[in-house]
Amino acid sequence: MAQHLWQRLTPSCCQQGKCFNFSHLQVSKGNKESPIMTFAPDLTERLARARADLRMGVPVVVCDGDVAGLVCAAETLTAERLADLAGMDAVLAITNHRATTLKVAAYDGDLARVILPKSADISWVQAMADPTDDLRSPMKGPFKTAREGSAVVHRAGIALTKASRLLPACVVVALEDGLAFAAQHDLTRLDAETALATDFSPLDPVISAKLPLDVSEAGRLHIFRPEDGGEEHYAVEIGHPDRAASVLTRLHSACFTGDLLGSLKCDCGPQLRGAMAQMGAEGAGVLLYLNQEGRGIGLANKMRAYSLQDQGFDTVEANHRLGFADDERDFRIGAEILRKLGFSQVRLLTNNPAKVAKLEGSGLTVTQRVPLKVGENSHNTAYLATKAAKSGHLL
Ligand SMILES: Nc1nc2c(ncn2[C@@H]2O[C@H](COP(=O)(O)OP(=O)(O)OP(=O)(O)O)[C@@H](O)[C@H]2O)c(=O)[nH]1
Ligand SMILES: [Zn+2]
Repeated sequence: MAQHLWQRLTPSCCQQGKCFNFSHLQVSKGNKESPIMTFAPDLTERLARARADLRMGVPVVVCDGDVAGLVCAAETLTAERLADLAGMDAVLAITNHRATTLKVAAYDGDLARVILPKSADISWVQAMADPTDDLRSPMKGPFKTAREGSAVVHRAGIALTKASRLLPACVVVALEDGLAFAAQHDLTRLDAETALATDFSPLDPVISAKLPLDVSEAGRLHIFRPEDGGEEHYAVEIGHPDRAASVLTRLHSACFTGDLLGSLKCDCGPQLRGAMAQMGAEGAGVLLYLNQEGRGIGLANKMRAYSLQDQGFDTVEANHRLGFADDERDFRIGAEILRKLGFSQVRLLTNNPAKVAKLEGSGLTVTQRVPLKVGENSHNTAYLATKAAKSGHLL
């Protein structure tokens, strides 16, 4: 018997009226005459949509129980949209790292909610978020910060801006009815819990094909795609590694400037080529090319960090002045790809003990750390020394 369209498109849990899945909720609220179908985005899809909206400068509505806020990324907020917020109580949420630089008290621990002064215009918002001109024209306080009420929506806003690879700062305005506001202005709405979830998004293998390389003719490239709409990551398999043995492995974080342009500011390019050459010489290995540019802050923010380094700050100070932690990468991605490829033990090419610890924390066995010391030059000596002094890298 032909199924009614509602039945074909509605999860069976919802058809039975037993569904507690938020992503199916709209379906179960629909009725057979006017069903709202599963075409509606689920939580993960809403999250991806929120990231894309913020990158374009479109605000999103974030809800935490009865509390709701309109979240605008500071970096992409326009003067027109800021003008529309006039008369509403707006705060600028910044991370504790950025707050320290601006000498703002971070009463919420990991963040501060700076009350927008009446005179605040778009250049004030951008200068608070972006440290590029901190030295030339320091931001003048005193800054008033919010201490009462919940900071959950603000924390979620900062997490969203980071995930969007924008500066980690957002303007937030409290809303009485987040649902109605989102519907009225056609804005993406999501729960703070979803934005703050640290769950790992599953990665799906997309395709793999032979790729003869100069280091080994027996090369193969695998593409993995995260289900949360994030960036794809790649695995280069060299030779025919024995899945039962410990494989020579490199977790390489993308560095457009070093890997592609031959930048002398870091050691990434020589490390990439050195690791592949070693795998080719041994006849087997796996190089993961993880799209976590700039230790997870994205290329634009890395270049902001470079511009701060031009002003005399080191690589860690630059990240902090921007509002980021030293390292924003998630190494569970690497562990997951290795597992999907059938590897459980690795000999890891790295000088970074934190990488070893994080991989082991994700359930892989690191049987050996293999040092990878190549590419030091007069431009990156100080950078490598800072990583050794502040980030625990082994010289
Ligand atoms: N934010 C930021 N990222 C940088 C900077 N220089 C290089 N990177 C990024 O750092 C990542 C490479 O990290 P490294 O710390 O060199 O290496 P590691 O992967 O932690 O350790 P190794 O395995 O020993 O190489 C790449 O994503 C680069 O784009 C910088 O000054 N600031
Ligand atoms: Zn680099």
